[in-house]
Amino acid sequence: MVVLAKPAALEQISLVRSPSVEDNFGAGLPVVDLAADGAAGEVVRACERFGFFKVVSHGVGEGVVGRLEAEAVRFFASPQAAKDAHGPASPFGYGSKRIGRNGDMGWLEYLLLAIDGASLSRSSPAPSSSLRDAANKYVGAMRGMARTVLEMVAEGLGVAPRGALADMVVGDGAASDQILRLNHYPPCPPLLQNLMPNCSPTGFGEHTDPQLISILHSNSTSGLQVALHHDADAGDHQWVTVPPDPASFLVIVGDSLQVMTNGRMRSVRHRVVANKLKSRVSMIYFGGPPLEQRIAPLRQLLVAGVGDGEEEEQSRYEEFTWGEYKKAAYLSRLSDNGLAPFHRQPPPVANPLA
Ligand SMILES: C=C1C[C@]23C[C@@]1(O)CC[C@H]2[C@@]12CC[C@H](O)[C@@](C)(C(=O)O1)[C@H]2[C@@H]3C(=O)O
Ligand SMILES: O=C(O)CCC(=O)C(=O)O
Ligand SMILES: [Fe+2]
Repeated sequence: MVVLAKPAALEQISLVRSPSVEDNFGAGLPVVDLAADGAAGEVVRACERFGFFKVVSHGVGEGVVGRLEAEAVRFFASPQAAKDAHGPASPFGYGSKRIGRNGDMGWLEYLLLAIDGASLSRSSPAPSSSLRDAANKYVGAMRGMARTVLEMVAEGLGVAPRGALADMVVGDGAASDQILRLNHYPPCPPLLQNLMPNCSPTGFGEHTDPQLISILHSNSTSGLQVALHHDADAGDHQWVTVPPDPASFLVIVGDSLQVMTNGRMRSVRHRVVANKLKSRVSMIYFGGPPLEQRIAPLRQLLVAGVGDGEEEEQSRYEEFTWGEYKKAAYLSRLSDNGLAPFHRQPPPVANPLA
């Protein structure tokens, strides 16, 4: 990616207000120590309240992360023509500025890699064998963390078997739909800083992730913001900056997990604002189920606590498969609410005067 873009390219990337210091998470950032007693309850609480949390004591070796990050940096620093040889992303491969196929633009370049089972898919080749090897080790670690977290979600919600959710994403037999994404956000261009000191270009526009969970790692450059809901029903939210911490990971609830928990867990809207001075490099594992997987609330959640003669909780969503949802999501703009067309209308309230 050429860092000094022509003004024509800049005009297409929306400008957002730089976050002020008060918009930073203080001690309120949800953090879960995966090795601690009671971690499952903490995971559920964080997913219900915030839709994301920071993971510490994750057991992923520094070397596994450092090696893939070094490969990503090496790839993004290679000549433009070498990178373009792996693009344009459709959806897999190298992409620059264009996100998806529906007109979304961001101040970033990226590499999207398909995962087949426990390693990168041979059908979307990595740029080099060293990057592929590093990515395969990283994917193994992310699959392990996805299993731990999804098992904790099931345990914390009282759903059995423990692997009900994890098996959809990292089960042995399932042809699940996993993706690895490497993102590079160059610093905000000096031209823009001079013209508009209070603005930063959007690195990655606001969106929710469509899968069950995403696991994000970044270097020490800030930029990620999440939407915190004060009154979710009123759509009232505030953007808050998540401080970067290369020693940890962030787990993000996706739309599919929101539906499977009948809205108890919420897919969190997030975005990236390009940093003024430093490059941000992030690596995200997206855990989705097989295409034919039915995405519907887990039955045990609908009947939990229902007494004799009482009606079970109704699904808040129309039924769909992951394949159907993914197709709809990929036809939509980044900021669209992918779940909106699938929300069930509440049953009409009987008119007592009729
Ligand atoms: C604009 C788009 C990019 C995206 C596909 C979509 O049409 C809407 C969802 C986007 C998203 C967000 C999370 C992940 O980064 C991603 C790979 C995914 O599964 O859904 C991207 C898609 C993409 O960049 O192709
Ligand atoms: O790069 C980041 O920090 C976040 C990117 C993201 O949200 C995504 O790729 O879906
Ligand atoms: Fe995302």
